[in-house]
Amino acid sequence: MILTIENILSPEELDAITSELKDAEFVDGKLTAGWFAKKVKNNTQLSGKAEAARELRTTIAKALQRNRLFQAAVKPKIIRPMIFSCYSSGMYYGSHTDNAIMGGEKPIRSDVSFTLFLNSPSSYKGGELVIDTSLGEQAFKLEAGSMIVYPSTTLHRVETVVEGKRLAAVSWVQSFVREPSEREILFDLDTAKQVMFQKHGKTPEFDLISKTHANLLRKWAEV
Ligand SMILES: O=C(O)CCC(=O)C(=O)O
Ligand SMILES: [Fe+2]
Repeated sequence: MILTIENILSPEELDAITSELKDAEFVDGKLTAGWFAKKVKNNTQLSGKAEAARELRTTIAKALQRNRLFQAAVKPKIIRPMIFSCYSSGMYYGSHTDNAIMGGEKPIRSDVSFTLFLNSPSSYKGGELVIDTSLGEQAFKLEAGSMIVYPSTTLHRVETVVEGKRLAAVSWVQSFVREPSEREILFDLDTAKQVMFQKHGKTPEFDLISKTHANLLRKWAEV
């Protein structure tokens, strides 16, 4: 399931993040790519050691924590520290899959990848995130503060930026539910459950859907 989520960040958070990134020092993105992805990765990113990176990661982690849609769709168990990337004119990230296992001391399995767009799509040309899906390629270029979440199993790329700068935060999640199809069933049930409650309150049917959702989660979750 590929999902876009709008307004992950408030305008104030977005302003704070972009003004922090304006003067930050970006390093070669190849430093954090797998050996095959290095060959096609041509971008820059904020050094993970930078003081700014720690603060910005905390702001975004809090925003993800409070976002109901993200929590319901992704069921995050562990989120890798975010990478803040900057693509200026001529930069791109060619077709690749993300490493299945990431992180040295505390490794995670990457189940879900996400990109949080940090600046306005009208301020740069190109820079679409293109994902290879069973329906063909799909391109995404979202508003600042909006996010796309997609299975880490996919081949994907970032198109060359031909003018302006593309700023984004990217990361990977180990989900409590490893299988994308199971995550989707749980997400659909959860969505139906919420709507039923809003429309009709706590009916016996709501209780049954709630029970089924909880029991499937119990069956499929790895804790
Ligand atoms: O910037 C993006 O939208 C995706 C970047 C990416 O694919 C990666 O860092 O592995
Ligand atoms: Fe990737």
